[in-house]
Amino acid sequence: MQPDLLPGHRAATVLHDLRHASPLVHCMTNDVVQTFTANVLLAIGAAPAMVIEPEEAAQFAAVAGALLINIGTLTAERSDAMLVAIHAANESSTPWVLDPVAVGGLTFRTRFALDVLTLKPAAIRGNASEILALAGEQSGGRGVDSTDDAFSALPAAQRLAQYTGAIVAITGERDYVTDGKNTWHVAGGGELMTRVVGTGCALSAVVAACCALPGSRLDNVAAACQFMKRAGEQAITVSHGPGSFTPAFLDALYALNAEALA
Ligand SMILES: Nc1ncnc2c1ncn2[C@@H]1O[C@H](COP(=O)(O)OP(=O)(O)OP(=O)(O)O)[C@@H](O)[C@H]1O
Ligand SMILES: Cc1ncsc1CCO
Ligand SMILES: [Mg+2]
Repeated sequence: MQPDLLPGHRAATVLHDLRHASPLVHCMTNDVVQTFTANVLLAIGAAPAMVIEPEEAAQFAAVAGALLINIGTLTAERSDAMLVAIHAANESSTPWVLDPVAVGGLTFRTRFALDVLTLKPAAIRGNASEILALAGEQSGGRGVDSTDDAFSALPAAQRLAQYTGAIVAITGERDYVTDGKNTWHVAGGGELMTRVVGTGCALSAVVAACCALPGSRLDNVAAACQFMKRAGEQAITVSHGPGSFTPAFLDALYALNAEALA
């Protein structure tokens, strides 16, 4: 049975809070998606900063509204900087979010992702193959893409949420967001969202922004998923392929309102 859909009015409240607070999001993310991620955060109304030098990362994680850790192009040096930033974030009660890009098949990043699971992430956002792998289940995955279905990964996500204390979001054709007990389902978007790089990575940054807000963290993370789904489907109606999708998507995030979320 499908979990309930997040009501549009809840997502609208979170969008209002997000634009009012405009949280500063400290992004430690991969090389492929830096500019797109910053633009997505700006378009929706948050404030990005990509700070990666270890000394500065610790300093900044303490003052940011939230920290994003995305392991898409992890290196030994970056993993050290990320660990320092996560510890600084935890000392300052800054929520931090994990995007476990391509975890499972590759040893170094998998070890890193499993290690940081014990450091109290506020949320984890990944595709189905990534969430299955992180929960220690058999998973597919082809590079950074999923070969598994999001709904079939929900039990693994629930266990992962219970083990880590994080809100876990699995994305795909439908998204599922769980705290281990209660689950929201988010529908919408379209296949074109997978034909440009970084929609998932940028969503994880929006999840981080929403973790900086007050209120139910489960609702806040599901709202972040809904923002991307709605903006994605609106952009698809006016675009002709991946090239025109990207600017239309940024415009749709900027124009997103309660009516569109209803
Ligand atoms: N088949 C689909 N139909 C509708 N929406 C989709 C589909 N696949 C993904 N999405 C949406 O695209 C966004 C990215 O999700 P996806 O699961 O592809 O992340 P990802 O694999 O981590 O992406 P990336 O690594 O490129 O950043 C989410 O908002 C998700 O809901
Ligand atoms: C394509 C790609 N390779 C490493 S990270 C990344 C961005 C999508 O996750
Ligand atoms: Mg990804």
